[in-house]
Amino acid sequence: MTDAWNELAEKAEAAKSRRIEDLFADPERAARFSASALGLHFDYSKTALDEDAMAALIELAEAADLAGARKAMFSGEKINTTEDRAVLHTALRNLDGGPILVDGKDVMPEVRETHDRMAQFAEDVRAGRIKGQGGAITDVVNIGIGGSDLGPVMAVQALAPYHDGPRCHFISNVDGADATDTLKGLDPARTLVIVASKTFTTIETMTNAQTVRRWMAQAVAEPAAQFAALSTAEDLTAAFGIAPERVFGFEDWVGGRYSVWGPIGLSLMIAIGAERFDDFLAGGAEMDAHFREAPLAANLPVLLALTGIWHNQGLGYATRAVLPYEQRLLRLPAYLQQLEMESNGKRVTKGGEVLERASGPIVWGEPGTNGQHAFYQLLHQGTQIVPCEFMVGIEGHEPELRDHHILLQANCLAQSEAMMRGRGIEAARAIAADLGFSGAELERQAAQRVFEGNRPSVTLIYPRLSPRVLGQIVALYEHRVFVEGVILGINSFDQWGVELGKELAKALEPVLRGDSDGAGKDGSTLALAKVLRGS
Ligand SMILES: O=P(O)(O)OC[C@H]1O[C@H](O)[C@H](O)[C@@H](O)[C@@H]1O
Repeated sequence: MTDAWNELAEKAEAAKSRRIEDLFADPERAARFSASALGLHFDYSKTALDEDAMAALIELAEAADLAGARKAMFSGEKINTTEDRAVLHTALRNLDGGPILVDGKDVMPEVRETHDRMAQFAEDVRAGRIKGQGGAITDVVNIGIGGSDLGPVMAVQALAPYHDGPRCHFISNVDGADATDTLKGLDPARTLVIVASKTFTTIETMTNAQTVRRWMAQAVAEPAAQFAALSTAEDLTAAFGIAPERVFGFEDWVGGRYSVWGPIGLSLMIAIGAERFDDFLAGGAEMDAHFREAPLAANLPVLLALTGIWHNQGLGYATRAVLPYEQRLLRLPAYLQQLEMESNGKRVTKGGEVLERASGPIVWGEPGTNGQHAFYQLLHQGTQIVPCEFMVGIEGHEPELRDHHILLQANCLAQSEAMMRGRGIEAARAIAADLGFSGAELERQAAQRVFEGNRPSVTLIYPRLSPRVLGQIVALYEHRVFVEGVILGINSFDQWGVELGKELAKALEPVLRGDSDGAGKDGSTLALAKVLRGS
């Protein structure tokens, strides 16, 4: 591995003196530095990568035995080594596939059985066969947080044009404002509440579930009868009073941030129907097959990962902006933040050695064109370089608003072009002169209008954002995170970094209530608690 990393460092050093724009002297560059599969097109030509650097990156993937790691994941080996668990979210979308063994047992019969039960339940709710105590269900409230919230929230919003079931709402934050604002205007007697929690112990979710049950109890005789639960902990769902036929279980080999494909996706299934949910799964399965079969140099998740490694570990760019030109992907950046940062934001390798290089970038973003009128200033002229990941659809869902879509696409392409080419001092001077400036003032005005350019970006183009296409895109990102994790030698499937804060919050509750003096706490924390207590 060390040799491969050294090789990459050399290539990155050489690239620093290169201008991306100049690489287009090769008329074949756009074709050579792009790949298409399943209707998706990924262009990474607006980066400083050349053939040598690509070869070094592929070598890195090979040195990390990516092919072996991939096989281990798909075949149910326990690659989440700290928790001794397999990693098989791919099984949830393997509905037409063969057996997958964990500890010698085929998990597929149970996956299919739960899927079919979910589908039946979802369709019964949609058709009004399963009712609330005041009539057919008009609203669904999903209570969950992290992976039990972000996937369904993101996907329900992304697929709004396909939404023909009851309205879906999401409560995640323990801030009582979330429950209060979400429940406002809902009729408890016609609302289905889904408590989504892999562990069924997460304090935010459990607190919100109790609150919503009290809200429900004021209006109906049997509040628990309008609850469903999605969890691996069926004993705890029973203790909460949810009938077993309303509980959709899954196994510990589905990580929270990878769980939208199974029971955690129930709200999405109710929103768009079981058939379209299956299209979403089919899209994910297609990407799985592509990831397993395509050669590394034409493999979309691998290419996405390698450009990520190039920018973060190779060139040292600390963050990456995800910029979907698709308003319905509003929550995709938040979803990817959990997927990528919780998976790969680690300090040690699987073997426990401290990482020698960055573990992954800070991922952030907003849809375009909105971001253009907010933070793109820094992307164009700020002193830090932020590699950007643009996404845009070939078609929207509003054929009658085709002009909007063309404007959207033009803006997307214009931004990556501007980032790469920039605007030199001569052009800036001409603008300043046109504005009537001269002499020293002209120079001062011109300097403000220079764009250095040479800022890298990649672009993902997809057909209309259907359930199938969304499934492909989400699975693409999942595998990208996997590949990056394998190259870094880390376990992408645990999340110990979230534990400490949870423990400390538990200990601080009595301090904030005034039941404990907080002995042993630091001075700042005690002083802040005192201010919050108002005493
Ligand atoms: O689904 P749950 O068990 O309630 O967990 C919800 C979330 O909380 C945890 O703190 C983890 O950081 C997340 O990975 C998880 O998705």
